[in-house]
Amino acid sequence: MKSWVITGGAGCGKSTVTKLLMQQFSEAAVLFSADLAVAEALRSAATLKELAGVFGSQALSTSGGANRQWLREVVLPNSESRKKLEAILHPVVLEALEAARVGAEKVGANLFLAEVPLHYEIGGTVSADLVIVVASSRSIQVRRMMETRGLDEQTVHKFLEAQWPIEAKVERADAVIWNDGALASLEAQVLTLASPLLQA
Ligand SMILES: CC(C)(COP(=O)(O)OP(=O)(O)OC[C@H]1O[C@@H](n2cnc3c(N)ncnc32)[C@H](O)[C@@H]1O)[C@@H](O)C(=O)NCCC(=O)NCCS
Ligand SMILES: Nc1ncnc2c1ncn2[C@@H]1O[C@H](COP(=O)(O)OP(=O)(O)OP(=O)(O)O)[C@@H](O)[C@H]1O
Repeated sequence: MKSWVITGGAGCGKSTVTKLLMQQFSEAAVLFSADLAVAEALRSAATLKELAGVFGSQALSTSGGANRQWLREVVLPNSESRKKLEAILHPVVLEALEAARVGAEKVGANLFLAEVPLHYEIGGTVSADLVIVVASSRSIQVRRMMETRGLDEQTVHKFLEAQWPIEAKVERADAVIWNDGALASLEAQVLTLASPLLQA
């Protein structure tokens, strides 16, 4: 079984590439999403307790879940607080990833596809046969994030400042998908990347 990591910048098209790859491989691939693992962690009693212990009750919403807006607006822009949040979330996400990889092996998958947006920021510790960076120019990143997430420009820049510059990710990538163009160009690049493994 091959393990591929999909990473890149916010709004660059990681989820779109992941979806296209899953369409190509269909049942032969097993998908893991770090964003979904974070969402799941933020619903678990153990993580919520840790969050409240570190940040106080403001980290929780009135309904008892995580207060994502507060985390995004207050914790994310402050590198010290962000590190504390990451120290809670990253071990949970990495454990879930390794469990999913074992599950994929067990069902005889040909490909384990892990979408890990912050692969490099968290130290590149997820082992992979191929790390694919999905990249686009900053202006396009900002536009896509504003359009699809309904965020204002200032919030988008806060997200982007919490991430490595896309150039640093491109430098370290095993493969790069440049996604500034039309969807047809993205699809063609994905097919080129997937073909050797599809034919193996
Ligand atoms: C505070 C949180 C929960 C608020 O989430 P929110 O709903 O606003 O954003 P969402 O999770 O949808 O992320 C939107 C995009 O922003 C970027 N982003 C999100 N979190 C971070 C972060 N901590 N650092 C840098 N970029 C981030 C990513 O590209 C992501 O795809 C979120 O910002 C966060 O810290 N998530 C944890 C990210 C993480 O640790 N992932 C595991 C390793 S990949
Ligand atoms: N080549 C493209 N042409 C037009 N729209 C695109 C293209 N690539 C991606 N998009 C759109 O841009 C938005 C962001 O793409 P996507 O969700 O795949 O990015 P992402 O890197 O996963 O983002 P995030 O980090 O915010 O989760 C989506 O609405 C997607 O449909």
